[in-house]
Amino acid sequence: MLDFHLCRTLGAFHLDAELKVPARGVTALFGRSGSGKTSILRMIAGLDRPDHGHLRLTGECLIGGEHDHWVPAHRRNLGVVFQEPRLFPHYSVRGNLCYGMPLALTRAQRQRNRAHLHEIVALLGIEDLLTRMPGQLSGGEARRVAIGRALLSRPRMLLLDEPLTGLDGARKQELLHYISRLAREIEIPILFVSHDTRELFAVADRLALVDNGRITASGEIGDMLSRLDLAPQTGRFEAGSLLSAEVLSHDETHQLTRLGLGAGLSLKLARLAMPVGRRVRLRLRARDVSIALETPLNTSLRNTLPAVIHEIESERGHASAELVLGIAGQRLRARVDRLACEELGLKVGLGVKALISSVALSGPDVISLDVGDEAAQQDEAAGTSETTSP
Ligand SMILES: Nc1ncnc2c1ncn2[C@@H]1O[C@H](COP(=O)(O)OP(=O)(O)OP(=O)(O)O)[C@@H](O)[C@H]1O
Repeated sequence: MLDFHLCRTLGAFHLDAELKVPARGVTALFGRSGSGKTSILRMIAGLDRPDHGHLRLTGECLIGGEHDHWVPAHRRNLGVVFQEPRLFPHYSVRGNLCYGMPLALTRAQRQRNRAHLHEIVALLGIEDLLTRMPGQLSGGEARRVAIGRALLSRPRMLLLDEPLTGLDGARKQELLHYISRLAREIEIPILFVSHDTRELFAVADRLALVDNGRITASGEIGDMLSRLDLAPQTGRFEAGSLLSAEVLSHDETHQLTRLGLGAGLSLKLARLAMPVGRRVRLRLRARDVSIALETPLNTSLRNTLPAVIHEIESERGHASAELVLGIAGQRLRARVDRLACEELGLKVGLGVKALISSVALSGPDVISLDVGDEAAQQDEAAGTSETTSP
C-alpha cells in the first residue's frame, strides 16, 4: 500500500494531497499543468520535505508517523526518472546502467547483477546501445537508459515524472510500448505522472486525479474514465471507456478480428496482429458509439450490442449528451445529440442497442494485457498461431 497525506506551501500554491492505493501495477497521477503532480512526486522521492504529513510505503513509514520520521532520499530505495534523462555524460550507456547496481562482493552476487542487467537491457531493447555515450542517443533511447538505470538499483517503487515529454509521436509510442511492457513484466509498482489521457490508456491500472494541489478522486482506470462527474478533469474530447476483452478469432478474408467482451457479446475491428486468446484492453471513444432503440437493418455498422442506460448527463449549452451504458458487466460511454436523446426518449434503465463502427477502432486502441506479446506477434507473422473464422 502507498499511503500519504502531504501538505506543503509553495509561494501562493497550497498542496494538500491525500491518497491510499495498492502498491502494485501502474498508478497515474493525472492533472493539468501546475496542479501539483511533480511536487507530490518529489516529496515521495525524498527530494523535498512537506511542511507536515505522512508517507508510508508497504508498511514502512518514510515521513511523519509517531516519531516524525524523515527517511532521506538515498535510503528510500525508490527509482526516479524525470522528464530529462539526466545521464552521466562521461559514462557509456553500460556505465550509466551499472552505476546504481547493488555492490557485488561475491561471485554469486556478481552473477545475479549480470543476469539482472541482461534482463533489463532486453526488456528495454537497448542491447545495441551499451557502448554508446549519452550524447549519441536519441531522446527516446536516453529515457529508456534512464529507466533501466533506475530499475537496476532494484528499487521497491519506480517514480516516472512525465517520461514522454518532448518526444515526437513515433518515439512516444515506442517508449509507451516499453513502459507498458515493463509494467506487465516486472513486479515493481510504478507511479507515473502525466497530463495526457492517451498515455494513461496505454499504461495505467489506477488513476489519481490532481487538481489545484489536491487529489480529487482515485480508482481503477476504466471506472475513472467512464465517470461522467470527472469529465471536466479527464477531458471531454477524449472521453471514452476502457473495456476488457479477449481475441476470439480472425477473419482473414475481410481482415477483421473479433473481440469477446464477456456474456457472449463480441465486436469486430480491423485485423489485429495478436493471437487468439490474447487478453486486451480496448479504448472506445464516446463519440464513436451511437444509440438505436432497435437493431438497425441495412447498416454499414458491424457492431450492434445490447446495452442498458445507466446514466445520462445532458448539459445546457452543449449540443451533445453523455451516456454511460452497461454492456456485459462493463461501462461504456456514448455521446449523442441532445435532440436525438429527447426524440428517442432515452432514459436511465432503458434497454438500447449500442452501435460501433469497426473502422472507428484500430490497433493503437488495443493494448495487450498478456506478457510476451512480441514473441506471439512473431509467431503470428510466421503463421503459427491459431486462427479461426468468425
Ligand atoms: N519552488 C517553488 N516556489 C513557488 N511555487 C512553486 C515552486 N515549485 C512549484 N511551485 C508552484 O506549485 C504549483 C505546482 O507545481 P508542480 O510542478 O508540482 O505542478 P505539475 O502538476 O507537476 O505541473 P507540470 O505538469 O507543468 O509539470 C505550480 O503552480 C508551481 O508554479
